[in-house]
Amino acid sequence: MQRITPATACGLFDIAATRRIEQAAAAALPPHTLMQRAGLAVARLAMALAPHARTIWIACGPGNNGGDGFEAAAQLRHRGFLPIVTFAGHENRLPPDASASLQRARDAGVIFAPEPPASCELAIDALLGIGSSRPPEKLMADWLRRMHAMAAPVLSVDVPSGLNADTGDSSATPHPGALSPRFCLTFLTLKPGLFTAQGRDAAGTVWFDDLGCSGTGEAPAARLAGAPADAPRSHASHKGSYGDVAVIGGASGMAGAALLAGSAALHAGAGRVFVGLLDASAAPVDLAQPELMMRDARSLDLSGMTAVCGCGGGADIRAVLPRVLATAAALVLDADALNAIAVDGALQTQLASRARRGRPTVITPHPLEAARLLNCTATDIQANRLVAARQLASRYGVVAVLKGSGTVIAEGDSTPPVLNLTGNARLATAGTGDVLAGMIGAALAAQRPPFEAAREAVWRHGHIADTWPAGAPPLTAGALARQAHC
Ligand SMILES: NC(=O)C1=CN([C@@H]2O[C@H](COP(=O)(O)OP(=O)(O)OC[C@H]3O[C@@H](n4cnc5c(N)ncnc54)[C@H](OP(=O)(O)O)[C@@H]3O)[C@@H](O)[C@H]2O)[C@@H](O)CC1
Ligand SMILES: [K+]
Repeated sequence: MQRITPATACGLFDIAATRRIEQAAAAALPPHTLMQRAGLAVARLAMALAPHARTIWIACGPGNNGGDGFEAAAQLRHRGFLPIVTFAGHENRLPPDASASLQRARDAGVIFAPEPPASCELAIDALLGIGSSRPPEKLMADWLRRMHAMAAPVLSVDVPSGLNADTGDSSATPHPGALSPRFCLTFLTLKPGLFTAQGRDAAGTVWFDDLGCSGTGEAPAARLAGAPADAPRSHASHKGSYGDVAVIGGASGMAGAALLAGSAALHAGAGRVFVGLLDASAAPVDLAQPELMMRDARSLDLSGMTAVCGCGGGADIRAVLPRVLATAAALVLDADALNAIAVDGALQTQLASRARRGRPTVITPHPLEAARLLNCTATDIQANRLVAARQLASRYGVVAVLKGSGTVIAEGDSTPPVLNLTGNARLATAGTGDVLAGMIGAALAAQRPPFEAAREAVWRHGHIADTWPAGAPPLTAGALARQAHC
């Protein structure tokens, strides 16, 4: 059993691949073995989470996920615990594995109750797993609500009930104010839906058990890339070794966004950082960061530079985009640049032509910006973030960084997207997106391949938030930018 952390590097497999892996494993083992292993793993984690529990509530559903719950109940009872099982299903319609486990739970003397206990020290959600086919209703929905309203930890078996294991879309996510700390123990494969959209909040801390079935010929649907390696600088390097970044944005009243991106690029290690402001009346120097070289956005020669374009650009960014798209050696497009491109077919054609000319581009939309670029709604984007990121990447010939909980980094169709596990709600403050764009710009300027540049910067950006001291003042975008070297 393995705890998944931001340092974990491994493949993520969709439901179809997981089913094939399960079938192959089940065929090679004596009947009911996998479910017995799964139940034992649940019981072990339950005992670790609540070693002194007097009451453990196990809510079991109508399929094999419920079977894992019965099996865990039997194992816990054998170890002296008093699990109380509530069952939302029909005994005579259970699949064979689950039916055998129900019998084992009965034989072990597990208590079956019609109603959940009034309180417990641990709740185990074994209602629905990868067979969830519609939103939980009535009894199941009521039990899930009760579970998440308790202060006791919730341990989800395989997948939080109601969560789509492929996409992280969920109709049953506990509301943000829910009290219970959450854990999920998932089996055979790690599933992408646990790590993006509503998956992070619903699953909480994820544990993985391969049930002794390691190794698979299946292609991953996505992957966790783990922590980026440190890139030591050679002693004989100089500022030219790390490239030039030109931030282009900062229309009237929005210079701060461009300065934040510039600061982030600087602290992330760019050799030189120019800030081309669209506001002609802006101050000629940033006294707080005199290293930033202020220029008029229209005068910068971008042919040897990485441009970071869009931060605080407002509607004025439209006028400079044709030249930026045509001339920037490498490019990060954010915010208002993306909004301008979304409504302009000529700019879209220009963007797509960059890939053909061998000029790398990274785009960093949040879901609404992504929706504008794909001509759909933000709800559509969130319903399948992996697919959306891939579509953005292939339609525009770019590396797409789809921001949000479980940021997705995608390029083309040949490479599985990466899901990023760093970051937290501390990043939900103005300007953090500008900082990310600057960090990616610095990595591109240092000649990192665009996909690696994007995923490494995204990881580091989130890592700063994850390691921000608990008692420290709130993380601001300015402070985030100054930590961009981390
Ligand atoms: N076999 C093994 O050895 C192993 C199995 N494993 C475990 O099996 C799990 C997959 O089992 P599964 O395929 O039976 O699917 P599961 O998630 O239990 O649900 C299917 C049932 O729920 C029903 N249903 C669906 N949605 C519903 C709703 N909203 N409200 C009400 N009902 C709803 C659905 O009904 P239907 O849609 O057919 O009407 C069907 O009856 C997997 O996640 C893992 O935990 C692993 O431990 C490995 C070893
Ligand atoms: K579950």
